[in-house]
Amino acid sequence: MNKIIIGQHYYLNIYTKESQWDRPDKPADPSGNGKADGPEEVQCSHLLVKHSGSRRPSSWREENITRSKEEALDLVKSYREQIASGKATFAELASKYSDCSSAKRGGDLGPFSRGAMQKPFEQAAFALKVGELSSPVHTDSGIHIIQRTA
Ligand SMILES: N=C(N)NCCC[C@H](NC(=O)[C@@H]1CCC/C1=C\[C@H](COP(=O)(O)O)NC(=O)[C@@H](N)Cc1ccccc1)C(N)=O
Repeated sequence: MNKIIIGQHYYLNIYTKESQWDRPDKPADPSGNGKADGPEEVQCSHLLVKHSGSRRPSSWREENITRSKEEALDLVKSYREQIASGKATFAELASKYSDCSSAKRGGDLGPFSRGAMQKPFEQAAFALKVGELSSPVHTDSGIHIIQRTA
């Protein structure tokens, strides 16, 4: 399918939404996954532990967060261990300990595409398979564990 624009023909791949001037040399791939850069959108839950260096060292849990970055990392590692070993579920720990308002939803952030979250968070989230748990991820907000749910 092509459109006429300023007297020029160009070609639009209706699946990947990519356009090009040159006539395509093969039919478009209907699955639209001709792009190799992974999913357009993911859904994740996260557990955020803030520390004194966080951009906003305050949360629903604690008005003034003073723990050190090292203490925050130790906490995140212990939560990750409890989840990975099945001692607790992600939602149980996120709802109790996450310094993000998403704690009220068991850590669920809903679906998001690239460009919404801070880069380190986005990179980690889009690299996860569904169900997978991230290693500790550092952003300006603090230290996160991320679980991809969709
Ligand atoms: N769904 C979106 N697009 N909401 C905007 C995200 C903004 C984005 N946030 C982050 O990158 C980090 C990683 C995940 C949460 C988060 C930070 C903070 C906590 O850190 P703080 O800002 O105190 O430093 N929580 C949030 O933003 C919450 N609204 C996330 C949320 C809560 C409930 C339901 C949905 C989403 C950013 N570009 O700063």
